[in-house]
Amino acid sequence: MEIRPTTGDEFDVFVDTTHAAFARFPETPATVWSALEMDRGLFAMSDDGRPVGTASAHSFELTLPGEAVIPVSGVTAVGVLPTHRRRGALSAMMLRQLADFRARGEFLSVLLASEAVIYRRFGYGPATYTHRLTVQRHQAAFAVPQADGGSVELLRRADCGEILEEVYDRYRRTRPGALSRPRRWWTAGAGLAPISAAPRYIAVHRDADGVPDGYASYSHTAPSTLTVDETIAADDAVGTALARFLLEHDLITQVVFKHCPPDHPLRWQLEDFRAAEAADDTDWLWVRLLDIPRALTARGWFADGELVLDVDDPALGEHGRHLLTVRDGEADCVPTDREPDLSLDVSDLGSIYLGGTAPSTLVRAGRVRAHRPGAAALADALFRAERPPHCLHWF
Ligand SMILES: CC(=O)SCCNC(=O)CCNC(=O)[C@H](O)C(C)(C)COP(=O)(O)OP(=O)(O)OC[C@H]1O[C@@H](n2cnc3c(N)ncnc32)[C@H](O)[C@@H]1OP(=O)(O)O
Repeated sequence: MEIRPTTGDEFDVFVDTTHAAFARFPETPATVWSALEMDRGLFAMSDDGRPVGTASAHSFELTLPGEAVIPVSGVTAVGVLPTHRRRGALSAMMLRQLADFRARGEFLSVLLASEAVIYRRFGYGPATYTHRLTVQRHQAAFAVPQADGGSVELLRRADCGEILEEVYDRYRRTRPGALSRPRRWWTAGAGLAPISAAPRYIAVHRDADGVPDGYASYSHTAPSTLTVDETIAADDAVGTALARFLLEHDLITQVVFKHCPPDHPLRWQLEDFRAAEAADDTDWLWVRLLDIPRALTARGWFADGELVLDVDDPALGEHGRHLLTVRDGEADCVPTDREPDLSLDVSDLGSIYLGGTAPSTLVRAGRVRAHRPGAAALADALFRAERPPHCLHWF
């Protein structure tokens, strides 16, 4: 099956083929597709010269533990027509993409998976997690005092100018797992609210000097329910001030906070821990290492130690043994023939890389093999991030 890049004038065919692969008619707003970079698209072509599969990639920046910001390709729009499935079209496109990403000099790739059984075979592992918190207002008394000297202003989405973009950009540079939202996404309104121009109320938090340092994007959905698309906050005090604001709405019985990170403090701030119910706990960003030494030396580290990782990469037909040495927050990674501490698949290294999945969990699950007592605990201590990684960008 031939795989070839798309050209700028094939936008409509690309979108039409992807729609057919997902069995959707073009109800997806055109603005979502306007974020595509057509020079990064691929077609899988049938023998009679028709496009039967699509894949593309967005250019993002990803924040690693230690606030290192690196370029990554975000895989998207992957689909194969139902008439041409299980003949290797996806595999051919994925392998082509991985080679293209390396040729761009990138050492990491990311994606959001439609199904969790598709992408491990190509070396991707789930690396960040998200859940929804639903809070019953009548139980939502705070147990902690208000500790905020700022203010909240209520705006309509259409009146926000560049406030959201600026606040998001400052936030994402400090949060491991967060992706950039390129400027043209905001200007084109490409994506989900609040990037899109969809009608939303926006609670903008300002610090004591009036500078915006957080926002919450929300709408009134089911009867008596406020649904919050996302809360972006410079720090916990700002996040808490926005949560209080949302929970103080009259005529509302419950507030649904979408896209909460694993370390969301809200349940611990309420008198009634059970007032906030967690649901939809799911994987979000999947990570794929393309160059293990470069990836391991790029992130920040928060404990010292030495670990030998024996990593298998069946998709690329590669295998390597790496000595990772961390001293004072910096890592060195060199080939070694020393006995390994851990043996693992590159997809599992992707899962632990951002610090959101404990290596010991994967050892206990039987996915990662620990060769000596204490190896898993040392790996846990080494790979931990300053806080759990979180990504709420949809692409
Ligand atoms: C990042 C994103 O864009 S996520 C969106 C992914 N796209 C979708 O979910 C749209 C609907 N599905 C599809 O278009 C197709 O089924 C795809 C793209 C998932 C798979 O395309 P195909 O060309 O059929 O995959 P391909 O033939 O290369 O399969 C490779 C292997 O993956 C397996 N596989 C592929 N899709 C699936 C799946 N959905 N569930 C389980 N196994 C799968 C195949 O069985 C095959 O296994 P094998 O190597 O052991 O034989």
